[in-house]
Amino acid sequence: MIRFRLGTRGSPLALTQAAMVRAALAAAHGWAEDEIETVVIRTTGDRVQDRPLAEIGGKALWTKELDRALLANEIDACVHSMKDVETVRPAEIAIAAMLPRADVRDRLIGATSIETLPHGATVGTSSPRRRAQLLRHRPDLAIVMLRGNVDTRLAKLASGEVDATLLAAAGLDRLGRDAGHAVPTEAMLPAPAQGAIGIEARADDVQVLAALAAIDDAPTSRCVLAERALLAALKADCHSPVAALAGLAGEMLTLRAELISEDGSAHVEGSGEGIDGTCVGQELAADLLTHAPESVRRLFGG
Ligand SMILES: NCc1[nH]cc(CCC(=O)O)c1CC(=O)O
Repeated sequence: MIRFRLGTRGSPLALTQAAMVRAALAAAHGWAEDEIETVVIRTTGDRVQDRPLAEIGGKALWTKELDRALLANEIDACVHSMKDVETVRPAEIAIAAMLPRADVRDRLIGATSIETLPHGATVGTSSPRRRAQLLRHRPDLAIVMLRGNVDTRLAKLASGEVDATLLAAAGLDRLGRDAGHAVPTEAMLPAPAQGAIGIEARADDVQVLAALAAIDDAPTSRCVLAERALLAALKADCHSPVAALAGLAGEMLTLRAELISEDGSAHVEGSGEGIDGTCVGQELAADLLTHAPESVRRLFGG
């Protein structure tokens, strides 16, 4: 008997993440894993591999087709890397749960640290944040576009297409790829929501929402929602050169964030704290925009 249909993208990382959610649901409710059906859905982001993400329709690259299947009742919930989920979501869809967050750091593959990359080295990334952060510290580096799933990027590195690349530790770890050197968050603040797996459901489906609430990791949700509130207040998305990371000390939430110009030549950074993560995120966004140099401010709030 199928009790639950879980929608996911079909990349190896997405399938691994869906399997983690399936295992968590089965354990929480005493279901057999084969009572949870994994439904693979192909997204625009998966289909178009050769162009910068910002060019191919911008928003909702990884979510649109999953949203459609969810609202058409073809699936009960969808698994996402929270990093890839837009801040503005359809009112009929709710973020129901997040699994405990993994390692939030980026890993540098091809060199032991950003400082020790050879002068003028070519670094492949399609992330405007990683590009801007690299150029901020190392304006001599040549940053080139590198897309594709984790293994595709590792293969392009191995074939010498680039000297180095940066990938999220979370994705590498989930796929069992023991590659690269962790970049400390002090040297490179991660993307908002990096390392967090989220599950969305129909906002009015009380049964499914209750089933998913049982696997929610509250500290992860609090931190990621604060990071997303900052991103939303900046009117930014996962293609914006913004980094943010929240942490908890008891009930107190601290949020650090950084906005960088696309070429890395200008930036603003700051932090805020409070109990209500959404307020902390909104206030920090306003504070950063007030203090941002013009070349940074014009990228946000528009
Ligand atoms: N944008 C792609 C993406 N979305 C989520 C992850 C990694 C997993 C995570 O952050 O939870 C990755 C790959 C990467 O940035 O290296």
